[in-house]
Amino acid sequence: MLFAVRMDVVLPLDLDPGLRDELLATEKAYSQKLQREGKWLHLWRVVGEYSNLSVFDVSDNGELHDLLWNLPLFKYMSVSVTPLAQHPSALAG
Ligand SMILES: O=C(O)C[C@H]1C=CC(=O)O1
Repeated sequence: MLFAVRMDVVLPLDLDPGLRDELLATEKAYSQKLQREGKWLHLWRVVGEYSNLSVFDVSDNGELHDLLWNLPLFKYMSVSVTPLAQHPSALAG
């Protein structure tokens, strides 16, 4: 199942710089692991915002929920999820 996911990140201004660096490094490693596993298909920066648009390929809603819940930055994010289906006019599927 494919899902488009938008993540908007807001880090507290007073977040300890060491903790911030550690969080970002852990987030990067986690996201790259999921990309290597073929679960996180696309990861795009939204221009001018601390946000990304992503596409996930997972087995069901529960797997997506768990992947997102375990994002190291999850508590600093707003997440919106859009389930995707094949478009009948699409050349590639
Ligand atoms: O930077 C972001 O958009 C947040 C998050 C998503 C992947 C990652 O490495 O960080």
